[in-house]
Parts: sequence; structure tokens; C-alpha cells
Amino acid sequence: MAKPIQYKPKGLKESKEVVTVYENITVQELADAMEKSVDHIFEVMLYIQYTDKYDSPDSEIDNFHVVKDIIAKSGLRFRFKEKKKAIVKENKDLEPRPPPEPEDLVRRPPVVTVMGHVDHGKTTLLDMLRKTNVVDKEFGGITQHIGAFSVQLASGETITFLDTPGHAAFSAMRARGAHVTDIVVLVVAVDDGVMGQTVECIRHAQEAEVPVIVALNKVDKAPQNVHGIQLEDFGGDVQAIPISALKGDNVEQLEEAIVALSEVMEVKADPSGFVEGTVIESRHDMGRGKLATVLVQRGTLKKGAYLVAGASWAKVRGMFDDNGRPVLEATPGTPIELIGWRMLPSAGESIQEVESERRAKEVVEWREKQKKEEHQLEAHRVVQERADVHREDYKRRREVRLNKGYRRSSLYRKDRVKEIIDSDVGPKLEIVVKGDVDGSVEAILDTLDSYMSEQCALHILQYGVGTVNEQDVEMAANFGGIVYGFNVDCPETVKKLARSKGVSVRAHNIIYKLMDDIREELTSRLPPKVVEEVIVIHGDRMANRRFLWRAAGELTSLKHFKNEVDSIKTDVECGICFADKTVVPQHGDRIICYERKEVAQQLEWDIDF
Ligand SMILES: Nc1nc2c(ncn2[C@@H]2O[C@H](COP(=O)(O)OP(=O)(O)OP(=O)(O)O)[C@@H](O)[C@H]2O)c(=O)[nH]1
Repeated sequence: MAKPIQYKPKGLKESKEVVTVYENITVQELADAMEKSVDHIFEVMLYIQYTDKYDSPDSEIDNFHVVKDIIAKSGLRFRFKEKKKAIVKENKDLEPRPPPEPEDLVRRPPVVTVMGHVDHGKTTLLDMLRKTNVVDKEFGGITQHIGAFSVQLASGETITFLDTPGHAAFSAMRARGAHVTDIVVLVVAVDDGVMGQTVECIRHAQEAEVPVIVALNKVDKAPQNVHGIQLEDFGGDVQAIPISALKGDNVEQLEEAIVALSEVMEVKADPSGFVEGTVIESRHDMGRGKLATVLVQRGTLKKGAYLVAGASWAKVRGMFDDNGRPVLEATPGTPIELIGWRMLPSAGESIQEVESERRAKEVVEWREKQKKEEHQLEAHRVVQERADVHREDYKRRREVRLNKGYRRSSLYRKDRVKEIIDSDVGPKLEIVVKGDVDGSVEAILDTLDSYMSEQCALHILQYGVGTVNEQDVEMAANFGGIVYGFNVDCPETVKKLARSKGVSVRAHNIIYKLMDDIREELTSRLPPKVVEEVIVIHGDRMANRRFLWRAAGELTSLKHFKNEVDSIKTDVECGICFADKTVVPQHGDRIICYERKEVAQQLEWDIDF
């Protein structure tokens, strides 16, 4: 007797889509691999045990059975693959130079920032300090504001002052982690005393661990107040030097105090090797182009050097001091303005010298790429966050809908929750219904209630009376749905929004036409049905037909003697080979051949008006 063959038809199984997965795949990655939404994965997980912990798109699914289950429940098959190791990119950024050897250090000018409360005399003091410069200004150089200037004292010492507006610049530099200032000169007008900004400046200086020298200013105005200034807040031993910035009294004493303090602090730097520095200011000059004031902090800068600052680079074409005079080289502690930038660097950015233009470009490219990747990650994070909010919102709304037991439509009955959710896997139509009056909306919903088929799920996202509005469109957009309006308008602005979101808004004023429209939409979503027709063999030629042995899948070979043939005639002997090699045909087995055809599905819905 012929033994019934029990194998499953392989040929049919092959038609399922295969999802490639790997260990510890995240919810998002699984959704991507399945070409489904993250929501879909979460919903399927509602029906799988021990999945509560996978509650965000970034959650790694560490239980492979869960992954398999999700895929199976979605009507797909899986293939396991080793996760590709993340390619470690070669870091092309610059390495900071190792700290200098103590024997390479030499004294350099201290860098001073002048701070103080508004109107206490910062600008007046800076002007006066500039005037104390003993260096010959015959060159005709006009004092320029470049953000910093050097003052050479009669003693031969040099001090560098930063004159970018007070603490704003100081804070900006600090925010970028630039440690530029060695000493803060805090201007306190004796006629006004310690004020709000004074205290703030002290705090800034203390946080940056920069020592403070107090310039008690305007002593010419109120000399009697000098001893009344309370300096306790300044912490520790703070030098206070009474000056008149306006008249220049004691300004040299202040400079000497700065030099003395810098000696105690051993303000030193290594003038050899590749240059390191900080951008103090940058600007566009009509005539000279892109300019940046740079404070050299290590090495000696020369014309022709290649510098990188942030994501910009320069080949130094020229260097100028604060009097606009060209300089040939700049040693540590020296501020210079330089030209040759491809892009303007920002204040506070640190500068490093590189060996060549090629290297400068490479570093900049690398940094730009890094920045872009960071932006992309950030954008991805924002999108994720929004998706999370959306998902929560969707769950909440669905919960409300289900808890109401949904009087209107059997589509929402609680006992059908699972079906609804499962139906998310298959074809579905999401709609928003708006009508002119209660009665018409009611009539539409009643008619939709008569749709019971499970061929394509029909979800009513929301319904109501009134014109189609933005919210209807947003709702439809979120679910890839369609808005149906019955006897209602759709304002131009809403139409525009719908266009931009790719939402179709359909206006009808005859109810059966609206229903036909919905029926068409439902039908168009049905996948073609695969039917199997038993091929009648009697003497027919069967060219181009595919054979199916129900048990053994497709025929991979059909031979007449030694020749591969397309068909075989009735009563002619032939050799056949099956895809499934595990099947051993037995004497008396019947071979039934099928042809598989795809036919359009008909929607089962008798609309009852
Ligand atoms: N009598 C006297 N007036 C001074 C002295 N120093 C500055 N002033 C005056 O105080 C006023 C304010 O001085 P500025 O140098 O502009 O003060 P500032 O701190 O730079 O002010 P902001 O830039 O607004 O924060 C000006 O009218 C100066 O002339 C001083 O030593 N004696």
C-alpha cells in the first residue's frame, strides 16, 4: 500500500520572507531588518512572555527565542548571522604633544585679563597700560584692537593683556576649556566699592584657579575710601594696589606687581617644537580677509607654518602685532594677528601646528566627519525620543479605545484585541472619518460596522463632526491613513499640510461612493492569493509548468534518459529530482503535480445600505 507522505510542501515555505538577525539585536534593528515599525515589534511582544524589559527601541533582545517568536508571529522566517564587528576607524585627529621637559622651559610674558564692574575703569586702565609701552611706535602703526596687546616695561619685562570685553570673553574661553589667563586684574572703583560684577569676577577667577590682583581705581577721586574696601571675599592674600587709571598714577606699580607675581608663579613655556596656542578673536577684514588673533603658548610660530584650529586650518601667510606691524616670529605669551585661514576659527579654540597641508586637511576632514556623526547621532536620538512619545501616546489611545469596549464597531471589541493587534502584521487600512452632522457620521460608522472580514484590518483612527482639520491629518499621517470627509470642506491650509505629509484627503457627498472608495482601498491592500491547480497530465505537454510534489517541494530536475527536458509526455518514463533530498520516494507513492498561480483576492464585504 502506498504510504501517505507527510512532509510539508517546501515550495510554499520558501515564499516567506527571510529576516537576517543576530545575537543581542535591538528592537530598532529588528524592526529595520523586518521592514516593520518599532510599534509593530512592541505590539507583537505583548503576546510573548518575558518581554517587558525590552521597552525601548535601543533595548537589546538577549533572549533569542523572543526574536524567533516575533519573526514567526509576523509571518516571516529568520536567518542567523554573526553581527558584524564595528569597524574601528583609525583616529586621524591630532595627539596633544607630551608635556615639555623642565629644562626646555623658559620665562614668557604673563597673560593678564582685566575685569571689573561696569564703569569701574577697565577700558581707561587698558588704554593707560598701552601708553606705558616703551617700544618705539614711530613705525606709524596705529593701535588696533586685535583682542590682545603686549606692553614692554622699562625693566625689559613684557606683559600680555587680553582686551576682549572682560568676563564674557573669559567665560567663553573657559567654556571651551582654554586656559589662557595667568593673572586677573580686578578693577574696583573706590568711589563705588565692591559691586555685583566684582563678586562675580572673583568667583570666575577662583573657579579657574587664576590669582587676582586688585586695582583700587579712581583714587584721585576718593582717596579716603581706599582702606574702606572690604577684600575678605577675595580669599587669601590678595594684593590691592591703589591706582588712577585716568591719570596713570601707580599704573607702573601695578605692572610691577604683575611681573612679581608671574615670577613667583614661574610663568614659563617651551619655545621649541610644534606650535600650540589659542584663538583669542577672529574676524573678517574687508581688505585682508580672514583674520584671527592667536596667543602662542608653546613653540615659535613662523610664516609658512600649517595650523589647525577646530575644524579650520591655515597656512600662515603673514603675522602682525597689535600695531599692525609685520612680525617674523612669535614666541610663547605673544599675541599676534595672522592671515591665511581657510575658514574662520572660533575664539577659545586651541591651535596646533602640523607638518603639512595634507595633514592639516586630513585632521580637519576627520573632525568634520566626527562632528557630522555626532549630529547624526543626536538627530537619531531626537527621532527616537519622538517615536517613544508617539508610541506611548498610541498605546494610551488604543487602551482608551479598547477599555470603552468600543460600542461603535466590532473592530474595537475587547475580545478582538488580539486580532486587531495581529492584524497589524497583515494588510490594514487606517482611516479618519469626518462628517457634516451626527447623523451622517453615524450612518457611515454603522455601515463600516458591517465589515467583518479579516482579510484586511480596518481601523477607525478617529471620527467626528466638522471640517477636516490639521489634527485629523496629523493623525492619519502618523498611521499612514486616509481622511474621509462626508459633506465637509477641507481648508486650503489643511490640504497643504496633507500634501506635505503625503496624506490623502477624500471628499465625498454620496455615502455609497464613500463606501466604494473604502472598499477599493481595502481591496487594493489584499495580497494576491496563491492557488494551486492540479495539472491534468493526460497527454498534455507541460512546458513551462512548475511541478510540485506536495511532500517534497519543487522539482529541480526532469530528465528523459540523460537529457534535461522541460516536459514529458503521458506514458513516457522520466527521471525526477526533488529539492528536498530527505524525501525517499517509495514504491507506489503518488506524484501529484501542481501549478501555483497568483490571483487577485476578492474582498468579502456585502455593503448593506
Ligand atoms: N576720576 C577718575 N575717573 C576714572 C578713572 N578711571 C576711569 N574713570 C572714568 O570712569 C568712567 C568709566 O570708565 P571706563 O574705563 O569706561 O570703565 P569700564 O569699566 O571700561 O566700563 P564698561 O566698559 O562700561 O564696563 C569713565 O568716565 C572714565 O573716565 C580714574 O582713575 N579716575
